[in-house]
Amino acid sequence: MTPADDIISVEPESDAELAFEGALRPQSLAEFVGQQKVRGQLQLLLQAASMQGRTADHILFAGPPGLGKTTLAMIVAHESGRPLRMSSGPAIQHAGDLAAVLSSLVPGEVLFIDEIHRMARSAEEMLYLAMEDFRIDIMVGKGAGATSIPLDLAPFTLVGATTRSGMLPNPLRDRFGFTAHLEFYESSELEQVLVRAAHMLQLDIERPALAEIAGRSRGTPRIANRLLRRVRDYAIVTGKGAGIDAVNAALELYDVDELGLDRLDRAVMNIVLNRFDGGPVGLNTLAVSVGEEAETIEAVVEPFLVRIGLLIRTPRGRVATREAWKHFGLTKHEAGTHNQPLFGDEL
Ligand SMILES: Nc1ncnc2c1ncn2[C@@H]1O[C@H](COP(=O)(O)OP(=O)(O)OP(=O)(O)O)[C@@H](O)[C@H]1O
Repeated sequence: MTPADDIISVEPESDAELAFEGALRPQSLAEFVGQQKVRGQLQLLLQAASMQGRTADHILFAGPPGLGKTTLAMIVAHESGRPLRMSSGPAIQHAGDLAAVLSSLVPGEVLFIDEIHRMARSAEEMLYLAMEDFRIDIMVGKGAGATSIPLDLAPFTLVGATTRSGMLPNPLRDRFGFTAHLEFYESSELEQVLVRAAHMLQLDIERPALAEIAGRSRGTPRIANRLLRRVRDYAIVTGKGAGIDAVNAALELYDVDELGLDRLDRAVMNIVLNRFDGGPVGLNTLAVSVGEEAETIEAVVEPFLVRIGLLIRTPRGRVATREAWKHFGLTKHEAGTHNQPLFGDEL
């Protein structure tokens, strides 16, 4: 078993979770918790477009998974009273896939492309023209006889979401009128998200218990909601209610520590601290060592470890901070001495 097999993943884990997420999504900017700056910027952009009776500029949401990019895309459509079409980068593997979507948009429609950095290159090029001029060129035939037929599109607003904005080519990035970088949430904000979720789950849970869950949720609403459901399960099974003891016991069971680090976070830190004596360690070495994709380490694990001050990125690789040594109760080893692994011995 790799350490990644039983982590509390940051992606939706099941259809039931997807349905629950759907029910929990705030419908308006006013209901959306946190990201205050982005909310203000979006509000202005949407209001200006509505006052001028035009489609809003294209919008890019960038940031780690579970921070609300899809939710905000839905809010953009809802607040501007436009229909929403949802697609994703992996589903657009040929320019033809994109042409089919674009040519069927109704005027003013909001097109949401999740994981837009994973779209095929040929489709990206088609998208440049579509975003700028609401027009695409469709290639007909092959070789010397190939011709391109221009096709006018209905005006639309593209909303892209990406966990890796650095992977987007500049011409694509530049065509978004507004790019919002979503930040991890403060605990107090996650507590508000949890109050709403507990209400929807009809879960009678004490406020300090919610605060404890919020503090261990990696700054991420999706994780907060998921941990709440695990605490709910624990409360149901033990019949002892959902207090702070239930939170501590349930989260210990799921290997979520007091900083919110899960097994993959700890596996990464274990490699950096124990195997490389604090680093620097290259991303690919790190990924191979923990049996995960480099993309997952870079987009999901690292941003949080950097944000809480356990890891820094340097041109030579990832380096553990003094805080990291302290948190795990370790010391940089002298020649011939070794620290214990942070968990088990599967590494
Ligand atoms: N600001 C928020 N207020 C309340 N709930 C939120 C907020 N942001 C996210 N959520 C909830 O967290 C869950 C995940 O959000 P969402 O799917 O929008 O994240 P995402 O950034 O699109 O993730 P991914 O990159 O994996 O698609 C949803 O249930 C959503 O309702």
